[in-house]
Amino acid sequence: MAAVSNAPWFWIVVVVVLALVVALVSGLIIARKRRISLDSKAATEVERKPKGGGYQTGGGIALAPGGEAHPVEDRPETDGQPAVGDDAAVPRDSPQRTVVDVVLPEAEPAAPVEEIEPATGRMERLRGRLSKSRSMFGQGLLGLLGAGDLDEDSWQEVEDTLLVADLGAALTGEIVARLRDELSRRAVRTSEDARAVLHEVLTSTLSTERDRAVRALPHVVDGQKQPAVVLVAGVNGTGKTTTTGKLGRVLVAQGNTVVLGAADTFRAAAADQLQTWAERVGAEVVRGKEGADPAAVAFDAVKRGIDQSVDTVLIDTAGRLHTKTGLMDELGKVKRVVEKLAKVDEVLLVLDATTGQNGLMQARVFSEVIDVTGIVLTKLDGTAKGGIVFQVQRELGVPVKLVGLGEGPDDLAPFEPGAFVDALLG
Ligand SMILES: Nc1nc2c(ncn2[C@@H]2O[C@H](COP(=O)(O)OP(=O)(O)OP(=O)(O)O)[C@@H](O)[C@H]2O)c(=O)[nH]1
Repeated sequence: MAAVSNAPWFWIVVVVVLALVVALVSGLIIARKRRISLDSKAATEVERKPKGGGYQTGGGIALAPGGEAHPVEDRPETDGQPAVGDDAAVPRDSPQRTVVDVVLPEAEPAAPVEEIEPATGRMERLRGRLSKSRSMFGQGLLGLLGAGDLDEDSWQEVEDTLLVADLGAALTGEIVARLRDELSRRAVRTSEDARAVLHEVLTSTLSTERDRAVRALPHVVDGQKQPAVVLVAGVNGTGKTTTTGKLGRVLVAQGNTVVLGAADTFRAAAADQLQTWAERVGAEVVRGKEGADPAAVAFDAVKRGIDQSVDTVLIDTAGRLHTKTGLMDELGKVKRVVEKLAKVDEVLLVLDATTGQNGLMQARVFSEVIDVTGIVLTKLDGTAKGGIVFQVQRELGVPVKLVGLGEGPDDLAPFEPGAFVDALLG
């Protein structure tokens, strides 16, 4: 043993073994120290996590809910952003969001307070309201004409029927002559053919070159929007206020803004009535004190309409008797005063169809004072004398533009000769 320990290679082996042991022990100590520092860093990160969880993708731990993963294309939205229940992070393969200009919607006109029936097709919808007139034209007249060859007595009956229906002597004579001519020329034998001839003759009698459109839409004057101004005139109780309200509804339903002028200061209730109509569709009313100058109220209404840049100003005037000359003058004054601000685009004369020939007399007087541009024939639902339409138009040379077919808010229809005659004949 002494000999081995004295050998130099022995001490070399001892030194190498000791060096290896020292290296191994110090390596182990350093490795342990590193592991502890990594763990403590992870602990610090956990503490920084928000309270609700919220794992970071960089955290290296992916938590997935049980069940199937949500593929991107399953989401309701397509921009790759997370939906409720998705992973908080956007999947790498989802399409990139781009910058998008968002156009804010324009402010829309105030929605009508009530639902309003569309104006188109109202004549068809309301044709049943002409049932009284239909019994006269459809049954009476067609019954006679469809019976084949007519003798003189039968032609006399045709004439009488037209007169009773308020077509007046001149128009009745004209229509009977045309019917006689057409029926024999076309050798009409069946009731269907007779109906077709009657339809044609009546419709062409109602035709006019003049436009039936109500001029109630705004226009531009000197580069500025100008509201249309509509005057509604007529004798007491014909239905002026009601017609003004109904027309306001039609305009609002078509997206127009409307000011109603209560220039009927004669009857206090008329302004209240108009206010109720306006409130129902969200329109504005301009009214004066009871007994105020109607021209001043009409002026204020038009001024308000211009200032607020509305589309239409409808002015309800007082129901005045044509025998009172002063009151008729007043109507002329209303128009003149309003025209200091804006042109009056439409003067609607409201006539009550049930008053027959009296309505015609009123129409004549009104048209002498004021330039009537359109007729509104109301209460056609309550009369068998629908023939007044023919006469009024012929007498005045002014087109019937609207017809009132009931007391309901949407019972005002545009006048269309073909549809009207169709409803009359049933
Ligand atoms: N059946 C029916 N009634 C109507 C029609 N139009 C209006 N009326 C009714 O007729 C009556 C008179 O209507 P108003 O609008 O007040 O008449 P007005 O011409 O303004 O009357 P004043 O303000 O007195 O001049 C009311 O009861 C209306 O409901 C219609 O087409 N058919």
